[in-house]
Amino acid sequence: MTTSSETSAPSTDTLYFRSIDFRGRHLTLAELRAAVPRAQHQTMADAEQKVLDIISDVRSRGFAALGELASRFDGVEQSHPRVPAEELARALSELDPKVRAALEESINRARQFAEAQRPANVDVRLGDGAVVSQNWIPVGRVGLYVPGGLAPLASSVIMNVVPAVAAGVKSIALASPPQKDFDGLPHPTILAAAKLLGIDEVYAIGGAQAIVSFAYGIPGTGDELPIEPVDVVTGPGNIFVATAKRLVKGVVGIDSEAGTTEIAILADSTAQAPLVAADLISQAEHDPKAASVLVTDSQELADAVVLELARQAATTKHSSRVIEALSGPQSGVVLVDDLEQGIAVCNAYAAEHLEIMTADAAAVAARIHNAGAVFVGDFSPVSLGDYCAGSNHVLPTSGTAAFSSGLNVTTFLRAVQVINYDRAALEEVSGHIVSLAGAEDLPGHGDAVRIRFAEAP
Ligand SMILES: NC(=O)c1ccc[n+]([C@@H]2O[C@H](COP(=O)([O-])OP(=O)(O)OC[C@H]3O[C@@H](n4cnc5c(N)ncnc54)[C@H](O)[C@@H]3O)[C@@H](O)[C@H]2O)c1
Ligand SMILES: N[C@H](CO)Cc1c[nH]c[nH+]1
Ligand SMILES: [Zn+2]
Repeated sequence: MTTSSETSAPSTDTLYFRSIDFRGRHLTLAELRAAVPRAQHQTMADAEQKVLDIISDVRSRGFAALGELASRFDGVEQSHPRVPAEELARALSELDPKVRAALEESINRARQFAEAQRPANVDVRLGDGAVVSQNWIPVGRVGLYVPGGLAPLASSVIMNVVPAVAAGVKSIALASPPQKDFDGLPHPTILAAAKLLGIDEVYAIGGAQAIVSFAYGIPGTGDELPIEPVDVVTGPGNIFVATAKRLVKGVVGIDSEAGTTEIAILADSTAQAPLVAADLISQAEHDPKAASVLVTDSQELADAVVLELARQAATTKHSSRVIEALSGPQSGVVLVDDLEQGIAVCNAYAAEHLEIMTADAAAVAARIHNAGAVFVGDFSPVSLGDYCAGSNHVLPTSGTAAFSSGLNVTTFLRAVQVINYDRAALEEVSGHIVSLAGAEDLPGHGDAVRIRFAEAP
């Protein structure tokens, strides 16, 4: 292998899986965060400028802008993005029975896990006549994004829709990029999955423009029905989708920045290089900007994985995309002194997916506190979680797993607190309220309590 070339198309000759050596170095958390492989800032700044332009264009020109963006980015001439009901029905009726069976199994597992996540309401009696409650209430309307640029991610329909339904959301809209090869509609397997789950409001809109359409709504024009704004936008996507979600957060709720895929694998000398390489490639396959990172204390394993990557990358279907992803600055092997340092690196990196392939993998996994999802041992690869584990594959990226969660039922719920005190219960704490209001120089707060107990004039 040689250093990646900028001019020729990626081949295994150009595969360069960089090596970052942390051995013998005692790095602080900030130093670790700065040193782990990451996408370059310039790429993110460029995407942000492009997305800001798309937001402003879609907000000012509505459907006209959507039509132009579909033409520019998806190569499709579109009159209106709403997918007709008969196309949804047709996609399901023409779905390959094997794919249907797989979708049904995935739905079945995802539903069981999602329904078990519903948090219970609580009522707490803090004294006679003093009750506070916390009620979990679904948001009214959601917009779900399903990627369809490089690959039609029909499984992402399930990952979005199942928790929304389990949360009790009443109005669900879904968007996915228009496809040149399918008359400008989203990919038929995506349409079929939506129909299977009972979703009938589906739009052929891709990228940042889909996120903006959901966040702000698109006004109707003449006989074009509007797209109503939503309360929460969820779903995975490329750098443009993730950037758009970050920029509209505050106008709407989002799940997390579920952007370009990442996999980190923490492995020791007991790990099998062919499995490690296959899993790194499985996620590199998503995007030339995907991140595949191996963290290991075994130089021997690192060397074996590099050889395996070259061998497997040469024959995998999306070889060129995989080689570009493995050779990017966001990918590589991090060599550490021992598992202690490896765990610290993984917690600093906060990968979307973290696989543990070490002796006593469950004990090591228990020490991970920053990751979108953790995959334990040789028989829990990320591909399992992508399709059929029951867990959700829409997960935070770019280090945001340190403070945000993968898509789950609570993404679509709000905890509303209800306060219900009677006269005697309020009177019991009224002196404290007056004292605290005085301490904060907000006597009006105290008066609002006192007036309830004052003698009538
Ligand atoms: N984190 C997660 O949970 C998760 C899950 C699944 C997939 N993913 C990621 O989702 C992504 C899917 O990406 P994709 O591209 O295949 O599909 P996508 O649907 O996310 O993006 C396609 C859209 O991107 C827009 N686009 C393309 N080039 C553009 C440009 N130069 N400027 C502005 N907009 C542009 C177009 O509108 C196009 O319709 C991958 O990066 C994959 O790794 C992440
Ligand atoms: N690995 C992706 C999450 O980053 C999810 C996915 C969908 N289909 C295949 N994979
Ligand atoms: Zn995947």
